[in-house]
Amino acid sequence: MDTLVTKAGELLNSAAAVFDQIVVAGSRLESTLSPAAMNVVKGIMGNDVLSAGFFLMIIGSSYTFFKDLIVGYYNEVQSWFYVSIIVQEGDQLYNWLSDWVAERPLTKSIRHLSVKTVWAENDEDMDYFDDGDEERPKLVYAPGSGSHVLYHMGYKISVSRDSPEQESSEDDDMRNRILKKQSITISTVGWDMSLLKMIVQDAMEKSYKKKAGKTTIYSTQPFDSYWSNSETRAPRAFHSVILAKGLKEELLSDITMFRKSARWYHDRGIPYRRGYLLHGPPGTGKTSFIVALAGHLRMNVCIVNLGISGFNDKQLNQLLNSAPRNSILLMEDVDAALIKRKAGKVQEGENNVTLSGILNSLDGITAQEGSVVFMTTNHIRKLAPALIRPGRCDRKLLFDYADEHQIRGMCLKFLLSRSASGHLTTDPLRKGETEPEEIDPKEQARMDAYDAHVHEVADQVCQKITHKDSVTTAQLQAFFMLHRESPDTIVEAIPGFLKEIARERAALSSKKRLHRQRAEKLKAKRAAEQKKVKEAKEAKIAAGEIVETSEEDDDEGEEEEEAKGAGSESYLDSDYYEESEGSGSSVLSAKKINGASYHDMSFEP
Ligand SMILES: Nc1ncnc2c1ncn2[C@@H]1O[C@H](COP(=O)(O)OP(=O)(O)OP(=O)(O)O)[C@@H](O)[C@H]1O
Repeated sequence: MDTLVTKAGELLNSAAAVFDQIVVAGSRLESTLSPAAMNVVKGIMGNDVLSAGFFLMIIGSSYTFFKDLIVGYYNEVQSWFYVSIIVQEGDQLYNWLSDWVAERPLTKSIRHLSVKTVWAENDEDMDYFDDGDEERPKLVYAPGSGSHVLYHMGYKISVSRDSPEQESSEDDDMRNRILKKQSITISTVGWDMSLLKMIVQDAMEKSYKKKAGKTTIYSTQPFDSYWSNSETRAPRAFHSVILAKGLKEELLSDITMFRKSARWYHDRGIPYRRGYLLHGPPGTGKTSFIVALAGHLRMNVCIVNLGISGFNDKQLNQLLNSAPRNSILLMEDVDAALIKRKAGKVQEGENNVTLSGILNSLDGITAQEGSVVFMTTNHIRKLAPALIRPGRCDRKLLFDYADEHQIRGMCLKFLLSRSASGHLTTDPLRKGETEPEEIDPKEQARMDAYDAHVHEVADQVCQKITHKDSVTTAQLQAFFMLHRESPDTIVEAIPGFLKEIARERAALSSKKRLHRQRAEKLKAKRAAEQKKVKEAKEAKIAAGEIVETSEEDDDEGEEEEEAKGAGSESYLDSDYYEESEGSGSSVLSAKKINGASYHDMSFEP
């Protein structure tokens, strides 16, 4: 009751203060306004309804004014008694600190939570769908937006997050909406920052511990110019990617050598970065290899998808320069964005990555010394020479259709029992990896006999499927997976498998041909229209109706590019099928390394 009376007293005092302010403001108004303006004010005051409205308006604005004043002073005074650290989204620390906060026990005072689903890490021995009951994700709760109180080592820590508001850019275009960055602030009472610094350090250490021995894959979202997503996963085993003989070892030693050559580059004044272009048909292991390589070298992968909407040159530049240390930068399907632009498929503001933007970004990677950039494409012929010139792209490697080494490797990978390692025992890169656990000798003997049989099957497979069949490792993966429980069915299933691939290829080729025909028709139609316009103009000039100008309105080059783009707009991935038709292999020139043939135009600095 006492408190109520006190509060009421405070309220009356405030009202009296506001009233005093109004009286003072009124007398000031009278002295400053001209007589005419004063007459208007008096007119309003003379009218009961208007004067009541005017009075309410003054009360309202005074209330807002005084409230802001009080809150401002309160915040100012309060800030003298606590210390805080603020972290903005976009910095890696934001995620680390968020995880740290999520791991604290939630106090009862926290009434607004955020929740996310987290799946248990893949355990390779786990049979997910074994006993019918579907596995469920874990629900992880964390304090939601707003301010919350947590306890750490007995100290009261206040955590506040601001929620993301969507802001419109100047032209108010929906496509140009930018997400306001979130921030997280931790604060505590006192003048000593050491507790907060300790928390930040702890958050970082915990994150590094979690990531140890794993591959973190960073990516981004439309409109973001920072690495907004990250996923940490068990590294893909390097031996699980099966490439043409010698190619994996060659690439690994190239990168390893590069990573040891910082001084060599500096001494010669060469920018310390290395670019690789992996090209070839879809499903030949380009991405898988890069992810496995990163795991093997204990590096992160930062994936830039140039084809996504809402991504422009500036963002690309910022992203490449802010990649977390020790990362492989991966620009996937590097041709796709540029092809879309040429085909006129991209609207202004939707996707503004330009060739010059990509070139500048690649040249301007300054923040990171020792950058390793990988680009992948299915269409090397469509890339601008400037993009793949040495210095930007130092090694260009063809990931071709499977050769004998890969066909055998894929077959053994899916069929061998785990007792015989389940992996290619000849793979030199497997040295030092964990050996399979000991098993019963009888069981071992049974599995050895089984594996000997699998090796025989692999020999037969290699006689029936050859490089000439233009089969990708992804297709082999699907085929062997289907038969992994019954190797005996494989050999007789091969003709059907090859028939299916040929049928698929023919369908894609004819679709592509159709697109090309359409593009040619379009080009011819435009040329005819242009010719008509030109003839009409010439006729008018001849008749003296208009004067000849030197203005160049001939857009032939552009038209041609557009037509080309239209031809490839569907991006059917069939170029390689067409190239290999008749020849049985890619038409791109091949070079022999370690007895294996793969295309490599290398540049050694
Ligand atoms: N050489 C390979 N060794 C092992 N697995 C492979 C290989 N090539 C493809 N695969 C398997 O096929 C699937 C697709 O492979 P991946 O995405 O790496 O191909 P890609 O060449 O990058 O294709 P795209 O050009 O379409 O991006 C993956 O599941 C991968 O495991």
